[in-house]
Amino acid sequence: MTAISADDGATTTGSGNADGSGNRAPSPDAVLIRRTLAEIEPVADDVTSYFYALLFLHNPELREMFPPAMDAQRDRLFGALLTAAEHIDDTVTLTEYLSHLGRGHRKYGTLPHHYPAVGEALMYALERYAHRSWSPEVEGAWVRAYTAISQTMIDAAAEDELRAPPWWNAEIISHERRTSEVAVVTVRPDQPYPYRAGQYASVETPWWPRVWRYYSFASCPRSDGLLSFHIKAVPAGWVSRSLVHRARRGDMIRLGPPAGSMAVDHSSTRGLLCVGGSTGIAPIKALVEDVAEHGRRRPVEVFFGANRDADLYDLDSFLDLERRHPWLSVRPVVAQLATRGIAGQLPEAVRQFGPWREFDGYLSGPPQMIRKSVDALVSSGIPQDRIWHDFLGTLVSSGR
Ligand SMILES: NC(=O)C1=CN([C@@H]2O[C@H](COP(=O)(O)OP(=O)(O)OC[C@H]3O[C@@H](n4cnc5c(N)ncnc54)[C@H](O)[C@@H]3O)[C@@H](O)[C@H]2O)C=CC1
Repeated sequence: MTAISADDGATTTGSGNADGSGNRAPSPDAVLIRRTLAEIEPVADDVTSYFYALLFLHNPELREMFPPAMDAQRDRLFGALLTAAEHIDDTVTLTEYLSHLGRGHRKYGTLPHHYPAVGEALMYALERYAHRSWSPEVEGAWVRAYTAISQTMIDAAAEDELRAPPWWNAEIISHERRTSEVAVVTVRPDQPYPYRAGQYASVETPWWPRVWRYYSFASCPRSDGLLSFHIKAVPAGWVSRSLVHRARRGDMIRLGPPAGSMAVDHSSTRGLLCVGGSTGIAPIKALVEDVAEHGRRRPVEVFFGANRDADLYDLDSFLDLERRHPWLSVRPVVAQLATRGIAGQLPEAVRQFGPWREFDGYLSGPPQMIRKSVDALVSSGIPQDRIWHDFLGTLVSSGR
């Protein structure tokens, strides 16, 4: 599995080379597409605005599928298309990414006949802003890429329609403030919601219609069907601030389909080295519960990082799990003025306790932490292809 880091559901799991293109020479179409991308890069904002202006001018009926205020959404669809085109040679990763994107678009009400309208606006925007490199050959490369991209999305949506609703309504049945900025929110979906520990879902609140943000499930699937999320109110995070400061028991939210391929490999006998920073600890908790419930017993080492002691908002429940499971070891790591656990940054702490040759790595947290932790794990003996992570924080549009 390789990493494409883009937007709406482009959340990436696994590892491998960074651009997913392998070491092969790029195809002629990929060369032309990348030339266009290089030309529009310095004026990316203008291209994006022009793309949406054209799209809505010619197809006003599409406007209501996007949030009332476009700031948060602006880059998403357009950014996803450009990312996909850039990786057009990497069929396996691209198909996975686009299938997810296509399934995720069901919740917006996207239908197959909307795709040509988007393609048209895309071509006009590229032609206008990449006029130096634009030619019939370049246009041909983009048409072929967009046709392949849209068909993969349409096929995935059609297949998904046979087995799952476009979204789930879910009632908040508990809202627990753990710190001034972090809440643990538990919801009951209106119909069964199948997912695996380590996955995540997009969430929409009633206060910001059509603005969706991703959160990991903080527990493995439960017999009562309830789902938990750990939410941190980030500055300018419309959805996260609403979920932490405004949401109450009884409020209804909507959930998109589960996504992500970070998962415990139950056939492996290796240990799990789990590194979670702040609310990135949520999927780690689900993975630990998964091992406890289903897996064969093997060492699980958890490093839970926070900036301050007070931010270790879920440490007690991890320590409780540690008391019940002899195979589990939990170490808090605190960056500033630590009075408990290990003082310092997560990647250094993990390195210090290595080597980790007999372990698989699971990472979750802010992007910088993940990048440095990948380096720490690799230098501690875990090969790249046994390191799993989701780049929830690096989606093109920031804020959650
Ligand atoms: N809520 C959820 O379900 C999930 C959230 N996440 C991500 O978790 C992140 C939580 O972020 P914040 O609370 O802002 O993190 P934070 O600023 O509180 O830091 C969390 C941990 O990462 C370490 N860290 C931060 N920057 C670092 C750097 N440059 N080098 C080394 N270590 C570093 C900190 O020392 C701390 O241990 C967000 O990026 C979010 O997208 C990831 C998965 C699930």
